[in-house]
Amino acid sequence: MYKHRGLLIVLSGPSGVGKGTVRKELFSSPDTNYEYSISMTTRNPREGEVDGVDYFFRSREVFEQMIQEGKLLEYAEYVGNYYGTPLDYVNETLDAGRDVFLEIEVVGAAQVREKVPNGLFIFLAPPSLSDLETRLIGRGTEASDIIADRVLKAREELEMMHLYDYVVENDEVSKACDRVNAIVTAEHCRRERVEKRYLQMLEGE
Ligand SMILES: Nc1nc2c(ncn2[C@@H]2O[C@H](COP(=O)(O)OP(=O)(O)O)[C@@H](O)[C@H]2O)c(=O)[nH]1
Ligand SMILES: Nc1ncnc2c1ncn2[C@@H]1O[C@H](COP(=O)(O)OP(=O)(O)O)[C@@H](O)[C@H]1O
Repeated sequence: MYKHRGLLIVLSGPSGVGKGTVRKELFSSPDTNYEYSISMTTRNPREGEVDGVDYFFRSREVFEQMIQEGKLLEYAEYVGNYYGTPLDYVNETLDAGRDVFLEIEVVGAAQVREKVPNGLFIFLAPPSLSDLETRLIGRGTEASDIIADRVLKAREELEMMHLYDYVVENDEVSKACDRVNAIVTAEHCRRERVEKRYLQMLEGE
């Protein structure tokens, strides 16, 4: 029996491009119909961050146990800390027919691409590399040596852009959100047409 599953939406891109900002803006709208998958991380909470809301903040031991038990859809080590997506939440939500939204860095996104090839992969790009550096400095959450690491890393991350279904420029947050929503809507329409055609063929048997 054919079962409709939700769509897995992956938003990725270099550090400092505005993934978190765009994601928060998307989820602040009552019209947003997809569920945010809260990641697990070994990094320390920043001021104002809440366990179970922003991230599940866990020790390296707990995180490594999750890896061994196969409980993460993907994970990556990023500037000295682990980040990963708990698998059960994603599976349960997709099985219930609801869309899941992941906001993750590019190494993890490549793992998801392998495991869930029919996901929707969106790369958030900065208007320019100098804009990216300005944003990282402007955010002021990291020391200058860490910012330098992140800018270097961002250059490598930009090379992975061609692996994505769509590239969305984050020039203005509200415009980037509109673009993401338009892509998701178009993808739903496409899938509905394919699904309808498939079901018609089954009925005709
Ligand atoms: N692979 C992976 N990356 C994640 C996950 N959650 C967050 N990230 C990414 O990890 C990077 C660092 O996140 P964070 O420390 O919160 O810093 P910020 O996003 O740069 O403010 C960002 O690029 C996030 O998108 C996850 O579950 N898996
Ligand atoms: N479109 C934009 N224009 C200008 N600044 C932005 C824009 N989007 C995000 N920013 C700023 O850039 C910095 C990095 O954004 P953030 O969402 O933390 O990036 P990421 O999650 O990709 O690492 C933040 O200070 C944020 O306010």
